[in-house]
Amino acid sequence: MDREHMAADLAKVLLTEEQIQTRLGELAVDIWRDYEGKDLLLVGVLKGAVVVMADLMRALPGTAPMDWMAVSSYGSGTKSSGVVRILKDLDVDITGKDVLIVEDIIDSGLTLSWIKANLESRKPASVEICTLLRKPDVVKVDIPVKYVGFDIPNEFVVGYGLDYDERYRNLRCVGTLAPHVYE
Ligand SMILES: O=P(O)(O)OC[C@H]1O[C@H](OP(=O)(O)OP(=O)(O)O)[C@H](O)[C@@H]1O
Ligand code: HPA
Repeated sequence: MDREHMAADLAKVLLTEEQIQTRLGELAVDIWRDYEGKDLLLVGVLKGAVVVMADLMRALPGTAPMDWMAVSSYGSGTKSSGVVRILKDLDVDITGKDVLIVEDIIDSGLTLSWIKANLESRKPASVEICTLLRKPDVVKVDIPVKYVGFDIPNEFVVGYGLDYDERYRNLRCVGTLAPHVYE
């Protein structure tokens, strides 16, 4: 699918590229200040977080290591199954480290509450969460999120790493899909 068709599949743009980059810059400064003197490790959750990780780490005023986990929670479609499986675990031992989980979105919160508990069982110094997007349903799961880019309405969104059946991840904005896409 070419870019013209991808753009035509959007019903509306919720966040522009510029809004996202500005907010990530602010978060990067906050994170750098809060983790001064700590053993920061950025942990990305594949695949959606690749875009936010790439931009967030380059916006940091200094350097920090990163690692990745892959879990499965969503099948194909738009609803979380709630069942989380590790598809790829971290490469490094996180004992004593200050882990910052980097995510693209917290929707039901099921994925992250599972990942956070899993990482906490490995005896890190701390585990916090940074997400670009958060939806209102997450209040049902008690999960404190230290860094939130944007609170968005409860609509299925794509772009900036987020997919619908593996498409639209490379859109630079975040938007909702037009009804014809789901037909
Ligand atoms: O709060 P939740 O309702 O659990 O949803 C959030 C999760 O869903 C998405 O991942 P997805 O399983 O779609 O995989 P992907 O990152 O590979 O697209 C997203 O990247 C989060 O990891
Ligand atoms: O709104 C969403 N869009 C894409 N992937 C997602 N995973 C959880 N919520 C979403």
